Amino acid sequence: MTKSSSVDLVTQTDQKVEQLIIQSVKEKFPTHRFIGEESVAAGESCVLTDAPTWIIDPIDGTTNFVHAFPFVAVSIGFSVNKQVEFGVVFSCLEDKMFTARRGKGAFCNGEPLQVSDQEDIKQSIIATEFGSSRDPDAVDRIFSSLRNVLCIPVHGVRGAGTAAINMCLVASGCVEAYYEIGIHVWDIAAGSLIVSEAGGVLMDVDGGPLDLMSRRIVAANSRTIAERIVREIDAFGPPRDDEPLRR
Ligand SMILES: O=P(O)(O)OC(CO)CO
Ligand SMILES: [Mg+2]
Ligand SMILES: [Mg+2]
Repeated sequence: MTKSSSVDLVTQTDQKVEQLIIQSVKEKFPTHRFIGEESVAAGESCVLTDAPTWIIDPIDGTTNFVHAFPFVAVSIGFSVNKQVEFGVVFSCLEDKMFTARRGKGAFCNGEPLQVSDQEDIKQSIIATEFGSSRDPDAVDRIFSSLRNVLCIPVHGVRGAGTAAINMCLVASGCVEAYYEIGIHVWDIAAGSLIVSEAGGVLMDVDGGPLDLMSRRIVAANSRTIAERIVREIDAFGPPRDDEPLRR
């Protein structure tokens, strides 16, 4: 089925996985709150409060899933006081479980993760996505940013088709940075902690602090690389996740 547009897909599997996660967590933590992608699509509110909150993307990479393009993930972040305390990204087909706890490091299948130490953007690979907006102005800005980044020049630009896996690639040191405008809090909550606990940095595409609800992110191995990317981004601001008139 489709949601906000003909390219914004959802399957029964997305809905079933989200129900499974929420039901099982609720049994143990009945007072906790949830922000789940498919619950929000069904009309639940999407406001991040100070309360303990599970932020869930049941399938990150649904378009990949529908087309059997082999990168999909389950992403679960847990926040208290609007700060992510732990995050888990399971890259299902790679069978890789990425985990991070604030102050305790980031891991893949139990092995510690460390971002790349490359500080030269010209020796870097950058991850990004085209997103699901087909608004011509947004697409023009996405292409403008992509052109700017490519022509720095960088070694390459890649995208796995899932924000969560792109962020785990930053944490693993495979790419130096990932940036995107148009993602949602459930795409990045877990990944943001995995990147920072692997030694990376997070910021808004304008160089300010990351705002999980703003639908914009730069995640990089270092401040140097992140700020270099920021200079090339043709920024725009989609409606925030906590914007009441979002849908
Ligand atoms: O497949 P999903 O969960 O819609 O997420 C997309 C971005 O919104 C890929 O990261
Ligand atoms: Mg997603
Ligand atoms: Mg999803």
